[in-house]
Amino acid sequence: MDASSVWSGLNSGVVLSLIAVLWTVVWQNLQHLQLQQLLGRHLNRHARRLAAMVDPYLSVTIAEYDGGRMRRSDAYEEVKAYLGEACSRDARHLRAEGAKDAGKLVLSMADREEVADEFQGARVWWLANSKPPPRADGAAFPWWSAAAQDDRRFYQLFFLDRHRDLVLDAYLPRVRRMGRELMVQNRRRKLYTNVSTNQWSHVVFEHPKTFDTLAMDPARKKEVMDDLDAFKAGKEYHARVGKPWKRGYLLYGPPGTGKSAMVAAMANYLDYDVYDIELTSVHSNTDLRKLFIETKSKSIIVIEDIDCSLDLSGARKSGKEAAAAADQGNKKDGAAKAAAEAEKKKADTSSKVTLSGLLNFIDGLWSACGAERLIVFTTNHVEKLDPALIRRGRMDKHIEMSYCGFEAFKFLAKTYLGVVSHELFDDVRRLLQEVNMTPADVAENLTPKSADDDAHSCLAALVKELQEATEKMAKGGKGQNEQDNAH
Ligand SMILES: Nc1ncnc2c1ncn2[C@@H]1O[C@H](COP(=O)(O)OP(=O)(O)OP(=O)(O)O)[C@@H](O)[C@H]1O
Ligand SMILES: [Mg+2]
Repeated sequence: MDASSVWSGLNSGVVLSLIAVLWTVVWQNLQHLQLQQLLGRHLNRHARRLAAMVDPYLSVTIAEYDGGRMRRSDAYEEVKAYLGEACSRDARHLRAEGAKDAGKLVLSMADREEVADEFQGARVWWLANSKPPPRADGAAFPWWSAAAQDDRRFYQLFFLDRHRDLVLDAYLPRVRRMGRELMVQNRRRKLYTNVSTNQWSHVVFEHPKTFDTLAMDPARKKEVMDDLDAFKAGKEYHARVGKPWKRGYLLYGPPGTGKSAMVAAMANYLDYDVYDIELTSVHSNTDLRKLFIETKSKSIIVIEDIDCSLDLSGARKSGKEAAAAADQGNKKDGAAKAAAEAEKKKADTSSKVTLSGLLNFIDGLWSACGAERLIVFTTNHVEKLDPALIRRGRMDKHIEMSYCGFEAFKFLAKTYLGVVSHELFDDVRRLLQEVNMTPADVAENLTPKSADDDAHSCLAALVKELQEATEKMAKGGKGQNEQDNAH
């Protein structure tokens, strides 16, 4: 064997050894990895079993707000109502709120209270809790940050692993169902108004006006009531035709013809809450949207005197334009200057809610969150409104509230005086055809002012006032109501 063949034999031996070593390393690592995974899975299973032995409880958290701070969670409210009723006897610290039935209190668990409940032999525990909010500066929507300062409340339900199916499939749905029923029983209707630019505050809604005491043509009244009935029962219909479950009403007519009274009657008839938006204190479309999102279902959202709330009829003067007008005013005489300054000030401080913002609020994408809501606009001057705002589909039903006719008068006479016929009725009929008087003024005349007043004296007072108004008209003056309306 020559030297070169020895050398090549050695070389191939080294290469073979290297390959073997490499293969061993790779193989070991491969095994190591598989082993690791295998071991990991095995350990995990054991760890879970161990954890279940040490802590065999599962938990479900129900937070007060869905989707960040946007909407209160229905589930939270339902659980709150259920726990208040079902478990409040066991809790040591409770929160109390007023109920529909004056004198009764609705109880709920205070923070960090824990109560137990039983269901089909399974025992569960509820804990009420709250935690501080996360830092607001990371909020995706800046208008949530004010509300996000409050603590975030939540309920936690603990139960044994072996009761998982029973709790999730039967117990929790039952809790929600019972909670919903209790909420309906205890619900006190509320009248909300926006105290600041984007926050609601409420009082209990206790307006006595009902359709029984609202004077208007009986056929028209029935039409409105039928419309409301159809709306209330329209959940399936709206889902079927793919429309958000809401309806717009435009109530128009001179002052004192019962537009606000009609809103109260609607709320009492439907058993809905009322959100009265003061548009002039809403600073931006974003604030308007926030207010809107926070409204609950089964509610009437009202914007009164929409024509006065905003200049919605045409393009709004921008701050810049107003400032330019003021600058021009500076060069003019005193009065013009003052007027221009006033306009500039108004542009600076007034609401920046725009027509498009309002339209978006009525039927944009955001309008579909929540359900079963009526949106009502009232106005004395329907002709001043932008047609886009009141077209059908936005304001689905237009209701004219008009001066008192004879039918409405008869209704008021029955309500206020308890009379269905009287010798003065014919005079009233004739005079109401000649002169305009609002139901508010007729009602005022029919209200006894002293113990001596009876049906006859009240009707006589009404006839006298109607005659005076007719004479005034004959002399070329305007009736009181028409003057009001002209302003
Ligand atoms: N049709 C009516 N039936 C019974 N009461 C009425 C009617 N219209 C007005 N009234 C009574 O007159 C008063 C004023 O009515 P209301 O505030 O509803 O008028 P309005 O149309 O909203 O006026 P405005 O345009 O000034 O807001 C209320 O006390 C109301 O109860
Ligand atoms: Mg009104």
